[in-house]
Amino acid sequence: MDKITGLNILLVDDEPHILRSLSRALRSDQYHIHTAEGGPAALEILANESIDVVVTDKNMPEMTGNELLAIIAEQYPDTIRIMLTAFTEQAALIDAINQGKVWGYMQKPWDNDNLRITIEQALQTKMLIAERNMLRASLKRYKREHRSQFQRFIGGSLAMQVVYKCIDKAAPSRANVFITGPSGTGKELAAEAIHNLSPRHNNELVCINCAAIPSELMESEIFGHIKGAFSGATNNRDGAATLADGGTLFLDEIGEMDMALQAKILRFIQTGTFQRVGSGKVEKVDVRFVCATNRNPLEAIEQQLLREDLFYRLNVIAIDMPALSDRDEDPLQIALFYLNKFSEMENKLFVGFSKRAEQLILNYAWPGNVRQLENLIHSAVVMSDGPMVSEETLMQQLHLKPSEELFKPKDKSSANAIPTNGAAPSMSTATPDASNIVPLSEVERFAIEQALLVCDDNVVKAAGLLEVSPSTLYRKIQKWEP
Ligand SMILES: Nc1ncnc2c1ncn2[C@@H]1O[C@H](COP(=O)(O)OP(=O)(O)OP(=O)(O)O)[C@@H](O)[C@H]1O
Repeated sequence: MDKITGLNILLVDDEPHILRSLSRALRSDQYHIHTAEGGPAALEILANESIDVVVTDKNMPEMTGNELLAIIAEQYPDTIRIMLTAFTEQAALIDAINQGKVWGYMQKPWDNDNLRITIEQALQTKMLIAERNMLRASLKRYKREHRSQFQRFIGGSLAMQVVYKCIDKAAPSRANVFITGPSGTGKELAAEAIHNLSPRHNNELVCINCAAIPSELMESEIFGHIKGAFSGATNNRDGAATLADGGTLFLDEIGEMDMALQAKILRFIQTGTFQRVGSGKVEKVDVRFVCATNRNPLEAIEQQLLREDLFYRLNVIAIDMPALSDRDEDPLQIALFYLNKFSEMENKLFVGFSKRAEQLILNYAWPGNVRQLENLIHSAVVMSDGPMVSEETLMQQLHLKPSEELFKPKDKSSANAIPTNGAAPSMSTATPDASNIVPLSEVERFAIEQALLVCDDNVVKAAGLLEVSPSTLYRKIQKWEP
């Protein structure tokens, strides 16, 4: 362990020559030595200095060492207290130790090496106790911050903690958000959470699914039209841009939008202005944009499905939704949530899953992600009688052949448990630019939190994984304290 330096030691004795020789014995760069010729003088120093260790004689005329240490124990409980005693005073000393007033003692005449070792050990102990307390407080706070539900999301996995933090940070700002991730991972839910947590939440969140609307109708859907703009336009109609004024416009599957319309959207984002189909009038609105795609945006740009300039306009904050199979125990948590929901909806009684059904839910790859899991639980509730959902029901619904692999307990330290790509807040497929660079301190904290979780809060093991010493890890965690 490192040598402790810069510490204050207070020596108390009514005999000046003892104080002098104690001071000489302890003189080093490590300590600042203070001396007091009695209890009252010692208390005065304690009131003005932050003293780490007090070494006091036992028999002093104005105040005994026991009395002084009792006051120090009461007023400065973190100060290490050491008593100097004669060999004949053992009974009084044991009494003081039992009452918790002293950490250790030295017999007179003392041995200088022993004195230094006693003080060094006392200080090391004090440091360890302080570190342990700090660490406990940090872990408590860390667990408090760990959320198993967030807005309409269910799931406490590390991968989702990153998403929750990112949404927390993005929501209050005006910045556009680009959400990526496979189908059914909750991109729309993320858009909804961003809107709900934003100052715009009292206005509309308007969702447009660019894949679901024929391209010839899309412009009118977004910008609205005037009567007679095209055959069938029998009335003036507001588009999403007008409805989302003061709120949020969510463009889902942006990669499916016609390229010519993407150019108009880009102009709309840049200027906040647009024209309804068939109208020459320019209208201005205040809209925040959130977009999503389950394509890789860079590949979509290469395939000329997504305009590069539009992507960079929208990709101010990037959120990458993890596949369900990358979310530790979330599949089971989500399955239980939907089991409750659909039991109630279908008026049936289900209390849970068989052990093997639970294992199956945790092991299955979920290519359709949360949507697939949600649908599976709904059909399981409809098709079976309860009160437990069996593995056979799930296998049947999933068209799976029996395989023992599906029922094996999952290894907690598997790649699924920790995203090994160093994923930290807003680290994603997004092309790096200044806005999605994460401060180094956050990346470091994220890595530490992952390691602690994987190691069940065992700091020594976590330090091993992180390839730092446990004391380095303790120090870093302490720094998180406000
Ligand atoms: N973490 C979650 N907890 C509970 N339900 C979730 C979660 N994530 C998604 N869902 C549910 O899964 C379904 C699919 O979610 P959503 O539509 O947001 O996914 P998506 O990524 O936008 O899908 P797509 O790419 O196909 O549009 C919805 O019913 C949603 O409520």
